[in-house]
Amino acid sequence: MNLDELLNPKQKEAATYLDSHLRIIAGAGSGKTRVLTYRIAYLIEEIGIEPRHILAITFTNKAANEMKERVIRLLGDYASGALLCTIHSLCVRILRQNIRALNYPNNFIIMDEEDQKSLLKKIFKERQIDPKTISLKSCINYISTCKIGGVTPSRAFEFAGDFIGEQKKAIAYQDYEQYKEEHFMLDFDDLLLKTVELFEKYPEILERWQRQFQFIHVDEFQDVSEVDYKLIKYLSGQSTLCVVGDPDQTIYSFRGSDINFIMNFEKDFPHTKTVILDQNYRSTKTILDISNNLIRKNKNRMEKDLFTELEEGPKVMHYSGVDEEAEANFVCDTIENIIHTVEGVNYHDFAILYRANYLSRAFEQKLIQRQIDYKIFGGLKFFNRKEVKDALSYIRLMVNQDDLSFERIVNVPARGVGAKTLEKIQNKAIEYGITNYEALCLYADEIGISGKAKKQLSQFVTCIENAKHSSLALPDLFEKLLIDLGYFDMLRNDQDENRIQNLMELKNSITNYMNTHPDSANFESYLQDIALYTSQDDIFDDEYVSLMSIHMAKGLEFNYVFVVGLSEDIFPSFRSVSEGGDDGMEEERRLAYVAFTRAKKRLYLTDSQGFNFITNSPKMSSRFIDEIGSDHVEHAGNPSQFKSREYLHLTPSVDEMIGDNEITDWKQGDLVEHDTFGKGVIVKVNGKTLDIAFSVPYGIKTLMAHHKALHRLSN
Ligand SMILES: Nc1ncnc2c1ncn2[C@@H]1O[C@H](COP(=O)(O)OP(=O)(O)OP(=O)(O)O)[C@@H](O)[C@H]1O
Repeated sequence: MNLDELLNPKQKEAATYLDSHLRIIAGAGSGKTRVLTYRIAYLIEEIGIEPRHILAITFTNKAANEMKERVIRLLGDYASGALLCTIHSLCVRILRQNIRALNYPNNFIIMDEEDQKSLLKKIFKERQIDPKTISLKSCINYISTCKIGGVTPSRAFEFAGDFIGEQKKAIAYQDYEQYKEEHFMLDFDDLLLKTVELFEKYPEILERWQRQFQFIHVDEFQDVSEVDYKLIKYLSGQSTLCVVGDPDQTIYSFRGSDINFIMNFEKDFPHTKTVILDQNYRSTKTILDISNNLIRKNKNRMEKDLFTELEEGPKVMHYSGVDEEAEANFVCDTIENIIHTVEGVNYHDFAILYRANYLSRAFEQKLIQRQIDYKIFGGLKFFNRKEVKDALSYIRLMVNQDDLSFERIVNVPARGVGAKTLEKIQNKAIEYGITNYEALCLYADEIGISGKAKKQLSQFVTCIENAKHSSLALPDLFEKLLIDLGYFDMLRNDQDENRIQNLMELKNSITNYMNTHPDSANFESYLQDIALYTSQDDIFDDEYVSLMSIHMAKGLEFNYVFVVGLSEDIFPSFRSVSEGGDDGMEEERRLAYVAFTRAKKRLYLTDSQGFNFITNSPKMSSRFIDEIGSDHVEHAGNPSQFKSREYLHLTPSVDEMIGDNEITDWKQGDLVEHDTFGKGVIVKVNGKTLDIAFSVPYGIKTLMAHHKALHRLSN
């Protein structure tokens, strides 16, 4: 193994330095996986360390397996004795050997989230806690937060004070812990916490593990949490610790990772050597330059500019579409154009990355129309997502009263309809040769539904019937139906933000359909229109475009990358910034940095104008488009004149505020200001009138194009 040929000088230094603890600050694409792999190989082959004394902790099982395969390929099966795994797997291994000391059997049961929910369901029933007031998911989060924060159930009671809701959660927490202990069960948090407890109570056990792992490596160190860090500190008591990470790629703060562990590492581990890997082997110079420009805007970071010896490469393209359809068209046109003109390029060279999962919808529809295969990583295709299917079933039930839709949603949210009641409804439907829904409407008394279910099913029928005869516009009717049926409340109770976003995106799809079919839009034709998308199965071919959230894309690389949905408030996310302040904004910027640095050859940044129902505001290009600078960027499409930062923080200039009631050339996507409704965006031009989307509470309004109250903000 000639490291001089395989690694650059800094990489080699990082792979071979053994004199003290080592912190490797590895920029994106600078070969950290390569360095870790060769370091392990070097320890075994050149230094003669027995593999079982080597530990490498990775962020995912996938990363552990890949690294292991690479080491075995280099050194053969002998190297498989090194332990490469996630921190949870490591804890399971330690606990299986030593948990008897804590009076647990070695074959303790590990609980996943489904097990946690089942246990809480049981506890809620026993304690008469209504899951509508405290959702299972929020209770799981509460318990986890208490445990990680060292708050015992009795302390939780004290904190709850007179608040009934908090008291109930504390009771559930107490019962949950008690049940687990009695049944020797451990949840994921316990795996870490019990290991810490074991080490704190039994120094001799800790010492044994410290002696075992003489060389410890931790990958993705920028994303370790406080408990992870505590464990790593304990374990590394007698070893040489090597941590690898990139503070600029910390993107899991919402799950407890803390950038400061890598930033302040030398305070806890004096005499640490730091090696900075700043040569990038992945991206063109242009892509690196704009990524560097962006991340330099962050204050809490370690100064490092990546460089590359690769070619300059073409400019990064920013495309702004008049609407999502235009944005999706641009992405598909570009993919097809490259496929047809560049030799050797295949669909798997392309990735479409987005900040939030709901954003995949417009791109999926367009890819299906264009017959381009795609695969969603880390989730389901948009129209296969549970809440989207449920919502469409409600619409279908309204339009067709079909039995499949009825069966799917008659008890969602729960209306006390069990298998028996459903069977009674079905039998009645067969008896009269009608649909289940009709049977319920016409023969509720004959069917013999009683109690809670009777009342709730009657409300259910009323909602559907009212919706059938409503004069509301389709998107508003869709939203009202889900509100009246209690569907949104159910998701809110579950704190399921992603599902709510998906439903608002479905509303957006209905709005787009209405705008493109102004004369013929109804739910029947909408359902027919989207039938093509709702019946899509997963493909099993290798030739597909990859679609995924940026969090999923961490560690991956693609020749051609589209970062889509780059609108202010979507990315950076309004929620993260409003909740996290400056830190939140810095994390969003790191996320954009991770996204941009996935690209090897070409990077496309896209956004669209129009109205966003999730943020309830007109869309503007993201500030990140400004922050990457203008030198290496070419703008195309219909870039908004009005810069995002000005939009957010400055009032318009006097010139912009002067109304021009002679304006005749209004276009879809133009930004306007109305004296009463405030800022808005034109979603449709209908000759003398304009449909304009304003922020809540106003929504879409149709206004006279020449009215003096209307002012133009952009061309
Ligand atoms: N010294 C080198 N010579 C040639 N290619 C290299 C060298 N170091 C790394 N590479 C290549 O650069 C690419 C990026 O390396 P790797 O995936 O290890 O980066 P990384 O630091 O883990 O990236 P990120 O943190 O962005 O996920 C890989 O294709 C790798 O083979």
